[in-house]
Amino acid sequence: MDSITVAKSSGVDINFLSTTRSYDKICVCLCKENDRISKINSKIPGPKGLPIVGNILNVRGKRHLKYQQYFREHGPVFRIKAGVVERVVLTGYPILKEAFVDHADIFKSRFVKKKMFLANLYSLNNFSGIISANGDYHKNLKSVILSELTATKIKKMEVHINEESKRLCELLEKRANEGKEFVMNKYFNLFSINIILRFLFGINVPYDDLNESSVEVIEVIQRFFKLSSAPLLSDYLGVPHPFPERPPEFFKCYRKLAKHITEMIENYKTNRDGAGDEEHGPIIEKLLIELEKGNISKLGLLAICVELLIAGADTVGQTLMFSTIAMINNQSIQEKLYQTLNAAIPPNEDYSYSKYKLTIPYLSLVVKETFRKYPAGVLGLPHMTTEDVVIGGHTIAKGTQIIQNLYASHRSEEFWNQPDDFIPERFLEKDVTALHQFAVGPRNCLGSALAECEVTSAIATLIRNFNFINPNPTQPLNDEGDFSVSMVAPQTKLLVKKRYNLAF
Ligand code: HEM
Repeated sequence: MDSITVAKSSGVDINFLSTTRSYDKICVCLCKENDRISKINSKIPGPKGLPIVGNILNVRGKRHLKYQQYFREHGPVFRIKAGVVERVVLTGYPILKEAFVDHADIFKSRFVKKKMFLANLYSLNNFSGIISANGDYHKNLKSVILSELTATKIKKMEVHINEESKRLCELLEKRANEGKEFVMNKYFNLFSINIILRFLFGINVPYDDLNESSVEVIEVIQRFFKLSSAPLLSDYLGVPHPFPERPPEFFKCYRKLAKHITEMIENYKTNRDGAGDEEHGPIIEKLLIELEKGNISKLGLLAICVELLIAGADTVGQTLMFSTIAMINNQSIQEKLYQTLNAAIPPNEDYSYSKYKLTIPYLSLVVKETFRKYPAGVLGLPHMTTEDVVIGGHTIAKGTQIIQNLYASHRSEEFWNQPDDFIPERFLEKDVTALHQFAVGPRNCLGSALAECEVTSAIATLIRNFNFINPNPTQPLNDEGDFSVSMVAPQTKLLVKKRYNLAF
């Protein structure tokens, strides 16, 4: 499929600036459409905004905390005017289920601003990535990628996930021997990047210590996420315009990532023997076959690989950092987990997710509580209604941007007792459907099974071998996340001590 067809199937008219007359027509058409959406949505409660910019100024900074406050003030369905973009935010499993499960067809599309000027990320990849696509193109791509992330495939890759966990332990052993405090965050990012690259390209990135190139990739991904979550220029300008939607740095970040990934694709192709191994090869093998069949373009191949790297790396890395902070601030839980793991796994055996995931209940409780308290994908990725629809008694217009307020769903008294405390045992009683860190509905996270395996394996291996300690025990570590596409854990200095018998 060529990129123009993909762009068009995603609702974008790429020739819209060709004549002044058609530009005028588009502006009139867009204004009419915006008026209709605003009129229908005007009955939905929400914070008052300023003319033109709407609520954009109110939600600067930690947007997830603002949305939690608005949920308290306005209820589970509230409206935000983000410039000219009509946004409706849904909070709590009951309302998310009503929308994303009971009306899945109306809510599953990604938000695409019609007729926007093609100078943002989606234009760089012509809507041919997995995250930005809609319709049949997305459906086919998703089934190709999901077939590579099944429980059976993940089980086969478990040995590599354990190897990465052990490499992380080797690094920590060095730090433990030095006896000095150090910042842990980037090590977790490197861990998750390495695993994604193994799944994608089957490559084994050197894990000696943080080198310049891996640090660059980590930093570029984080910066890219940060810039991605900033408001777009077209949020303010309701009509097509010739300005880039994002600052130049955004495009620079994408190009850097694209350069790394292009090199990896080319290396894989050079070393690919014959027709390739569709059954046992890494994800890139399946994608190259799709390229050969003409189902994706070259640009699409690159976009998909970049998106899998960014979607899979920072989310897992941040989750592990938050879980370590929680373990440090709750030493009794850390100790109980250590004792439980010790009792369940023989000293000379590695932790294995497929073997132990159902037999060490306390570990699953800790992992669930980590996902609850620190939902990395704080506000999910924007969706869009494709019909007018009534949710929670409110009519939401077709074309409205829909946000899943995952953070507030996980952190509000309306749904949880003592939501700001880390209490793994709560899941002995609580229905786990209340937990939706991977979002709700058919368009939810594509890497959830892999993420669960990575997070569980890393926590088990690290806690078996090390005690994580606060260098300044009088002051609990800060665990408040910063807003980005993936919630960012504070840069955290900590100490590690080796456990009596190292098991890696
Ligand atoms: C703790 C780890 C993770 C969390 C909390 C997380 C969370 C999320 C959330 C909230 C969404 C948005 C879903 C929606 O819009 O409805 C999402 C989408 C996505 N995630 Fe994850 N994710 C994690 C790990 C991963 C991993 C490891 C991968 C890669 C293999 C991945 C790949 C994706 C992709 C490709 C999408 C877009 C799916 C689509 O548009 O169809 N994620 N994730």
